[in-house]
Amino acid sequence: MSVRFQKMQGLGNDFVVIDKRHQAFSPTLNNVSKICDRRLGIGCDQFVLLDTPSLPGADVLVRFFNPDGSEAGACGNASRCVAALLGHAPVLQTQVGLLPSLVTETGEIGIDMGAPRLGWREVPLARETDTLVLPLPGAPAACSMGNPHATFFNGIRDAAQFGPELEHDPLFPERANIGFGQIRARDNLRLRVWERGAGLTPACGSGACAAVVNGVRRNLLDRRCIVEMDGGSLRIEWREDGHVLMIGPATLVFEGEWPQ
Ligand SMILES: N[C@H](CCC[C@H](N)C(=O)O)C(=O)O
Repeated sequence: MSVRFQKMQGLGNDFVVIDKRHQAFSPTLNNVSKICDRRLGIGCDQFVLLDTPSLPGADVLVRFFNPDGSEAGACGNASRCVAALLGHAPVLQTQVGLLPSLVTETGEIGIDMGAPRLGWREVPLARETDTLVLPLPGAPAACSMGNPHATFFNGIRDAAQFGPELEHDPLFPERANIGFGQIRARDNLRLRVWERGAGLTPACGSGACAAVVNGVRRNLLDRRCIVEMDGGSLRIEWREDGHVLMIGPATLVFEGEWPQ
């Protein structure tokens, strides 16, 4: 018995979405990693499962899985894709709570990604640490957008070389997404992200949000910032109310049937 899926992408960060509200599907390490596999399966950076929400005000429950089967608490580009797929500016329920969405006049999708978590236990880190300057070479800053992010601000070239080791550094008990940023102006950041459980991706929405938060905290960036990644740019604003607004494109690539 097959299950229907949508293949979507946001700035080249791509996803397979299965809505289990209307069909039977249970995510396992085996089927998630197979679906994500670009040779043996459909191929994507993350698998996204839609389910019936439990919180009042939510239109859909959204869960994000990396190709290694690990579950992520946030996924910005995928959140925009789900909002675009459902239409009518839905409210997404994720591990971090309710994420309202919006559609701009130009048809881009905005997601209120909520407030970043700045404490060492919230990232999380393995021991009490100033999250503004981690005790690692290059002195990154760290925060959580519902998933752990460390951001360096000394160039993007090292992403593929140093990403794998940093992802698994003992300072990160749940591993971490590693952002490598180059400040172009106070409102413009060039960024590459080595994603936890997925590797180097063309763009990372939660990583862009985390990088702006960490850059503002370091007084390197303004609260409104364009984040330019290999796959394209996102508009990020860390609002005075504490929430981070992320705006960018989201595209349905194709639909299909996955033979379970
Ligand atoms: N591509 C996603 C990030 C996935 C994060 C995942 N790799 C994790 O384990 O946190 C984004 O656009 O935010």
